Amino acid sequence: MGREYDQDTTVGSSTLRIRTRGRAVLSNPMTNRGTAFTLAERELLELDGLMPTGETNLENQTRRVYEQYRANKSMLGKFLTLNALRDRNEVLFYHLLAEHLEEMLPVIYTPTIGEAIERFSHDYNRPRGVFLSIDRPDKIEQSLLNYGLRADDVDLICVTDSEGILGIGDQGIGGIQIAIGKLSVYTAAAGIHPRRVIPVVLDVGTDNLGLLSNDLYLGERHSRVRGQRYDDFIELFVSTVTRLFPQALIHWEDVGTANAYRILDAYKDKVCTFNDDIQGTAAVVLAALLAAVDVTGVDLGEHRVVVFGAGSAGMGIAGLVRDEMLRTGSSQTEEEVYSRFWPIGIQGLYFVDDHRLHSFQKPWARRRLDVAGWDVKDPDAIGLMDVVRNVRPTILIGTSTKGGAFTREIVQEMAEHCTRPIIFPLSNPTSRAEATPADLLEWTDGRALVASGSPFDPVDHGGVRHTIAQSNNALIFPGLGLGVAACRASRVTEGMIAAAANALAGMVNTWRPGARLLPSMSDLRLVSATVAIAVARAATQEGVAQLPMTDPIQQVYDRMWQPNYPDVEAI
Ligand SMILES: NC(=O)c1ccc[n+]([C@@H]2O[C@H](COP(=O)([O-])OP(=O)(O)OC[C@H]3O[C@@H](n4cnc5c(N)ncnc54)[C@H](O)[C@@H]3O)[C@@H](O)[C@H]2O)c1
Ligand SMILES: O=C(O)C[C@H](O)C(=O)O
Ligand SMILES: [Mg+2]
Repeated sequence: MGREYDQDTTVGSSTLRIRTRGRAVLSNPMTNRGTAFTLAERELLELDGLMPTGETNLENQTRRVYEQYRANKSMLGKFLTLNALRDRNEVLFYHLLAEHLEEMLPVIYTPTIGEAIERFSHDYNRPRGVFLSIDRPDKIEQSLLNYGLRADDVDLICVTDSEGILGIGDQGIGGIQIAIGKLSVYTAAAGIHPRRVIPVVLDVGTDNLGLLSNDLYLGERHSRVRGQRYDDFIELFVSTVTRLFPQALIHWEDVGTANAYRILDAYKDKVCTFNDDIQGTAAVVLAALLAAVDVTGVDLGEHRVVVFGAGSAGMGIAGLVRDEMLRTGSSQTEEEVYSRFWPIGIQGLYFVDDHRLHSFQKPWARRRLDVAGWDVKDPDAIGLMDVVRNVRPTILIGTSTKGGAFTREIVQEMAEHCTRPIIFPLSNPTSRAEATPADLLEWTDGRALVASGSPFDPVDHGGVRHTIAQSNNALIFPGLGLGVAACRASRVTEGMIAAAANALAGMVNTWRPGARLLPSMSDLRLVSATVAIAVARAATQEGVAQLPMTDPIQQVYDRMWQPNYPDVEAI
């Protein structure tokens, strides 16, 4: 791969064969190792005199860059320092990250990534990834080829059209940062080789007037293109990617509600693809719910679920929970299971006669009959409080982007009729969380079972320390991608998603009061490997694995790239 060096990227560690000499070696982040080059290597690669004579090693370099990192006072400053490090020396960047994963995940990923996306056109420094414009569809193929990877060199393409970035909406060209951030997590968590991935932003314009009127904005300056032209662009992108990189998994991220399900439905049976917000989120949340339900001692099938913000993520969660209720529930019909869910959107509770609903939301909508006799403020917009008061839910999911929506009044109303209310404020970044875990525990006198989307500190209440699970799809997608790559799956099936959720659920232990409902982000490498093995096994069972998995544990492990300096050879 590459013209500057060769390396077999399909195995965890292999010799780096460097073709360049002198300063060119130092300016490529995959070949550069700075002062960790030995004196012999410096001579070989014509680096003598190009750096201080002292020789160091990866451990000491990591200490040095950690000091530099800590010198930043702001999260964004830390983000920019890490970005610059990655542009200099990719092994060192990932080694530092591996040593401080729990501390740095909130910097390279959620929530800081949200700020970096909003500031993209201001903080822009060096390009990374592929930028495709709807106004130049004829350039798709050449742009992807210009990235410099060959057909068999790509495991993953993370792509966004930036319409629904986290909970901060349309971010235009800045969305490239979420694709970069997710791919960094794939590498840090699952050892996907950093040179086997391509971040892509589909620039279809933006409806964000703040961006359109900003002189520094770097994307196309027109409103979002929709309809047939958008669909044709997506089709051209998918067909080009699958032709150029037949082994690549296409990961869709933060596509707007109107398109996320449509794209997934159009391609999931044709190519190897998944939508992280719909499927990755559903898997992680199901795992957290199973742990919470276990604590309540009430079977999952007996719970009543309110989904506040029933869009891509919310409906994805409902779908997987429904499947689990049907799979494990005693004798409930599909209709009975559906009747346990109460979806709410910006317009209030969903009703079948609401023309604003997308087709994926319609099966979940309620009949007017279901609310007959309810005492509500406005029958045309039945809000969360109305639903909580009348339904007495046991599970409350927040995927609404509305920070603070779970008020004390609502939470206490729920807690009045439920011993251990399960409440998951999942919206990101932190400012969009429907409630803070500290408030939820205080308002329920420590009874709430809480998981959040962004990271939160532990909460001490009534002598119990509650560690808060970060129910973020980062616990699923890296393992999913690794599992797909290890067995070279041709599709991502529902069975593979369910296997990922179950593997994660199997890693949770809630015997201690206040225990977190999911593994810690500091265990992300172990989690990802475990998820990957389960996914590869499920792919094999379902007949979509293209490589025989004779020893899944070893095969997955061998595939994981390690952030260490490989042997070098000058060629
Ligand atoms: N924790 C995770 O892993 C995870 C994963 C995916 C999404 N999310 C978060 O969930 C949120 C939604 O993401 P999405 O991709 O589903 O977006 P989306 O746009 O598809 O869905 C948002 C839904 O919320 C509803 N909504 C918006 N404002 C509302 C309001 N004021 N009151 C009630 N409902 C409202 C909308 O009607 C829509 O149905 C985001 O904040 C995102 O960060 C978290
Ligand atoms: O990106 C995240 O942190 C999770 C999720 O994909 C989201 O959109 O919020
Ligand atoms: Mg997302």
